[in-house]
Amino acid sequence: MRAAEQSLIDGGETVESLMDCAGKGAAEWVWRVAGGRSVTVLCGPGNNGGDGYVIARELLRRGLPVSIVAPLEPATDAARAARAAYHGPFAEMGKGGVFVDCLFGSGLGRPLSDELAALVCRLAEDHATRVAIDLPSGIESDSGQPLNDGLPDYDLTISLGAWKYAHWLMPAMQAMGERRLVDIGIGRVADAGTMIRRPHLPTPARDAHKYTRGLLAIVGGAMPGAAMLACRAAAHGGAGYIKLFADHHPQCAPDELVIDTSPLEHALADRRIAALLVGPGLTRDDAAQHRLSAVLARDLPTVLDADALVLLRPAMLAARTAPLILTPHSGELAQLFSAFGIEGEDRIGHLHELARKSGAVVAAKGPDTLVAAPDGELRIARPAPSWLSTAGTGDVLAGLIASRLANGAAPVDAAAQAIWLHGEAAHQAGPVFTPSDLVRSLAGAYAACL
Ligand SMILES: NC(=O)C1=CN([C@@H]2O[C@H](COP(=O)(O)OP(=O)(O)OC[C@H]3O[C@@H](n4cnc5c(N)ncnc54)[C@H](O)[C@@H]3O)[C@@H](O)[C@H]2O)[C@H](O)CC1
Repeated sequence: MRAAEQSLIDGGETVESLMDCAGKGAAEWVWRVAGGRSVTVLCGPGNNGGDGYVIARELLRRGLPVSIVAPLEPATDAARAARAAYHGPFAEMGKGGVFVDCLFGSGLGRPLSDELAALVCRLAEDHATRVAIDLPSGIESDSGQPLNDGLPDYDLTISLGAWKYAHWLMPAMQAMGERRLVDIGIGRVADAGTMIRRPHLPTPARDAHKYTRGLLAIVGGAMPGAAMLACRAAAHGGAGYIKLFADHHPQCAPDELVIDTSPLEHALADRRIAALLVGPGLTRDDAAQHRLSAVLARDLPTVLDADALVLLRPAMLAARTAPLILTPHSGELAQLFSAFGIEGEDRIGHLHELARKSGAVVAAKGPDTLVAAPDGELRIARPAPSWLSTAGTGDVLAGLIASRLANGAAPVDAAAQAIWLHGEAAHQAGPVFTPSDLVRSLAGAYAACL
């Protein structure tokens, strides 16, 4: 982000002009939210505080009752200039309509002092609406971790120039309310993550057939229900042919599902298989270990989910060359970090390390889903409905990712496309859906991508 700002400054912009643009853009949002009510702006010492002076000046110019609380003197040239250009009232404390938090933004370097934390909390309590500029004060920009306990929740957070990781990571994300981005002319930030957007998914070609659209083999285990859910989801993910490799013919299989109960090595020898999925319902016994090893030895594009992630060890990947996708939830991710010797608290750094060490795309799923690729690419999902927090939705996602992979998508695209479809299907399924309801919504989600 700083490099992106610097490139604008090298191109003739000044910090002051960027701040002016950022502050005016943020003021437009505060103006709309205020609806004529009084506004209190809390200004800190850095450029986040500088934005606050610009916002206050702009709101004053538009006729709103504004006052500034400034517990610390400006410490940057741009913030000093912004303060000098503000000719409105200052106050020790504020009460009323809108609280605008410009105490600290991306430059936060340590926890707030007790006095500053108490001031932020008091101002948040004493105003009906709370708006954070760039980041809520006390939130660490890269990790999304609060550096203090008991920080307030906000109704709106206005990011300046570009999204920071904290805007899309838990726990920060849930305290930010609505999030909006103010454009100040910063383009794509090198080495930063990109947001997962609605994909464009192709309609099958006129001469398509089931094998050109991709044969996906899902390798089941001792618990048939999970693999069955993955199969049903995969059938809505674009692949042309879904097969289940199982020891027994399960009850209640959909008519269209082909089930191969021949010995696994024999089933896996089919040269038409485009991709494999193993993990849902696999369990963790010796038979499960054997099935996982047989799948990995086949060296085809593969998705590992659930128990396969718990059984995975780095040595099992040594001879592989084909694309691999891992889909851990937070518990499985912790086990993978341990298996791959990755220690510490830096979630994004460690995801990159896991992707690099395993050579796999890692789709780390949860309320803040991230996709990391071995080449360092990072994709960030917008939050999906929290109704997804129910058993079986992970099996649906695994089936979808594998289906996109079998259909020919590059691994990182397969993961991103499936994550978008999964979130969209959850929106369309409404509240309290079951995984089966979610599967039924997939056709509607897919239709939105044509
Ligand atoms: N994105 C853009 O292009 C623009 C963003 N702008 C805004 O600038 C801030 C970042 O500004 P910076 O001066 O680097 O950081 P802060 O304002 O967050 O404050 C840093 C300042 O505060 C001191 N400090 C840090 N933590 C603490 C603490 N816990 N207690 C006391 N003091 C602390 C630190 O030493 C510095 O002196 C960004 O978020 C945007 O809001 C600009 O408008 C330009 C365009």
